[in-house]
Amino acid sequence: MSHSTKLSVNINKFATLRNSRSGNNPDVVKAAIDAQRFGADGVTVHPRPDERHIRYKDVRDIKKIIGTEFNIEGNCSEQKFIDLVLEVKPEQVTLVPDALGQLTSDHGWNTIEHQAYLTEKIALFKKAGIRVSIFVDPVVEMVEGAAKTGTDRIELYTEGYARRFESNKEKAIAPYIAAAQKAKELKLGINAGHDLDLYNLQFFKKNIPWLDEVSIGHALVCDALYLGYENAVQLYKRQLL
Ligand SMILES: CC(=O)[C@@H](O)[C@H](O)COP(=O)(O)O
Ligand SMILES: NCC(=O)COP(=O)(O)O
Repeated sequence: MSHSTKLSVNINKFATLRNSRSGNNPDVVKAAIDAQRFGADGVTVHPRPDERHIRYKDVRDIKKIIGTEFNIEGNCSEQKFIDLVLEVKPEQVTLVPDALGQLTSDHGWNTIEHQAYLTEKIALFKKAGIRVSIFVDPVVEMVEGAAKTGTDRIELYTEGYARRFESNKEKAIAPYIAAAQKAKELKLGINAGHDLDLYNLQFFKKNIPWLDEVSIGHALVCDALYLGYENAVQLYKRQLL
């Protein structure tokens, strides 16, 4: 039987649009309800310290309506973030090493240098019954380091793959296959995300069929504008069959 890969829709960009005016249009909670109604397996949010898109209140409001998997991403260096996650208790927290005010996520953890730090933070969340994933570059040594922190999963940072996909997809996917093989060998679950889209997703899944989950926001929301939200969610689901 083939391994099923979950699609978690990242709804940050709905919040970006809402925050460009006062008021509540588009409604971020409705975006979460609709993602699930249209077939997504989960919802991802990445509340940043400046709350420039997802606000802490959104996270609490989404928790009330979520019937699928809730994944909260963020940097555990902020006590405010840790407190929020422990209060909301999502199914999964994804730890991302972003600096304050960073435009978007652009690197994974150095799991060797920050091993003790990660081990301590991960234990906090696991004690509360929350599955933990950590954001890593597709580097075998970083996956080996991740396995020593007690994390349940890694999330492979896929911007590099997305960037190189068009010019040479075999070369683009190679480090991800090696990292994913190492993760499998070390019994870590595997998530992936950042700049995955309707063109590069199927090839990624085909080469790493044991992939557990992808979280996709930017491209899916752009596609929703062109193609409709329901259609976009279903087209992404189809790439993972
Ligand atoms: C960890 C990751 O790759 C995503 O969360 C991405 O950073 C989206 O965040 P923004 O929507 O703030 O760009
Ligand atoms: N973890 C990656 C994510 O949630 C969405 O990234 P993107 O599709 O907005 O680049």
